Amino acid sequence: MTTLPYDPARLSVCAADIIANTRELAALGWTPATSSNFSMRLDDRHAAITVSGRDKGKLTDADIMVVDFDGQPVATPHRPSAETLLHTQLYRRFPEVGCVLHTHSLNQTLASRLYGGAGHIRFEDYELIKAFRGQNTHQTSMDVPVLPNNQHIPTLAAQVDVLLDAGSIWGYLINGHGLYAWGADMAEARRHLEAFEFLLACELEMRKLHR
Ligand SMILES: CSCCC(=O)C(=O)COP(=O)(O)O
Ligand SMILES: [Zn+2]
Repeated sequence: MTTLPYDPARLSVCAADIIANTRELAALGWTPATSSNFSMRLDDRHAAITVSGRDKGKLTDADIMVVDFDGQPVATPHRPSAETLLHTQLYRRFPEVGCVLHTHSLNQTLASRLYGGAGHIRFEDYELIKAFRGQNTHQTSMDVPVLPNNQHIPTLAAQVDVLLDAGSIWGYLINGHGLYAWGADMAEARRHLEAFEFLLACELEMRKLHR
């Protein structure tokens, strides 16, 4: 009998959580055309992550696999998300990060294009800023970084590392691509993702109204 280097019971729990949440996000139209990827920390060396190219609205246990924090598949013939390194870099750096969610909603994609030149979007004077962990005091603004898109994920990951060095963030946009958001667990990552989505929608509407 082969011994797995991770806890299969924990994998089952995480897979169920990823599948249920991803189905809801797909129903909102945030994962079009097999885009988006999702992961959860299993332990201090492994994460459960979506298999590359799968329809995120129809995931089953067979669409969730294990990678180590170098992004390498563990005990599986499957190919992990093309963007695995953007997940594992967060688990490697921050022991408190337990879940990473990446979506391609219309608002996220449009906002990334409109603010890609500026390199960030500022959320100012929104009560919903308090949805982000650590920002429930008197803070009235926050900046969401917008990175240039890059097909070479190690290069993108290096740029994200620079952002992470610069200060505490709970997500970033990639120009013409989508949003990464994370948190201590699925519930917190989901809250952050929904707050980003709502605030981006507000900014897009405000631009229309002010035109
Ligand atoms: C068809 S979407 C292009 C790739 C992408 O941006 C994405 O989020 C999905 O990639 P994955 O390999 O995780 O399926
Ligand atoms: Zn993507």
